[in-house]
Amino acid sequence: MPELDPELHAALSGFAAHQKILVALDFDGTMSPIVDRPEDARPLPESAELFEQLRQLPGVFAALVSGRNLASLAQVYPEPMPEFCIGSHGAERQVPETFKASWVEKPLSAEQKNLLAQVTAELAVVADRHAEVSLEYKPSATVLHVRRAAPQAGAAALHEAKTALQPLAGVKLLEGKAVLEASVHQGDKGESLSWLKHLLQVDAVLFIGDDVTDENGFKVLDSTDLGVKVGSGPTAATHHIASPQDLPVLLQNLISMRH
Ligand SMILES: O=P(O)(O)OC[C@H]1O[C@H](O[C@H]2O[C@H](CO)[C@@H](O)[C@H](O)[C@H]2O)[C@H](O)[C@@H](O)[C@@H]1O
Repeated sequence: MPELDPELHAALSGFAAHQKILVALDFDGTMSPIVDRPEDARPLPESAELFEQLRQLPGVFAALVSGRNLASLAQVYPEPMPEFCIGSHGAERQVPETFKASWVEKPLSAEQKNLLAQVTAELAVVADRHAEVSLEYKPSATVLHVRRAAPQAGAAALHEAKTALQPLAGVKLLEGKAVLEASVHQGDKGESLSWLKHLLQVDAVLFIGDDVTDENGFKVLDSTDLGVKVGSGPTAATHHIASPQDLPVLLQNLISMRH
């Protein structure tokens, strides 16, 4: 078995000793390496396979907790999808039939729809002004992508978008990796993780993520939980791995600790 960093190994083994656990993984930058075009992202096959093995073990729940909307997630994730999928940073939640009563998706109000249309119009103006700046549409948000733009153009587009959206009350801005997401939904990954933890009545949560928006998830974890950041940089997570390529080793270790 490939080795984990000893401190992470010890923390993982403490986590694995709990009876009922939730393993929640972010998608882009965690299961999938970051790529230029969101539609080209795919989870590393080994990570997807091990995640599936893990969720079949007794006492283990597995969830994807993603900023992507669920439809986009389904296009890039191989079957079977994990049973629990949080999409759009918490605005969408897919749970098995037995848990369906716990989540009633509220359609956007007329006011939210208008706001989203306004947001999209503002971001479209910005995207039109810069080469290789594009938009991604979600049910309750629009995202400005600048990864493929020249660095100066990307920075200018992000700045212009923030300035244009600032006056719009009720819009939540989420900055991620080469993206600015403007959402009319107020949830985030932290609230979604707490909701899942309560829903499943698990003893401990492992959350692994790479992006600024994953910090909301790390912040709600308590001392029985485990947060692992993928990559470097400031984080509320207590442990880290270097890249998505290191995720399979972690999952493999967790599986053998549960056997
Ligand atoms: O929470 P996640 O599952 O990590 O989703 C976060 C955002 O991921 C996607 O954008 C990021 O990945 C793209 C593909 O690697 C990359 O091109 C982009 O620059 C990254 O920011 C997705 O497109 C967003 O909607 C998600 O919110």
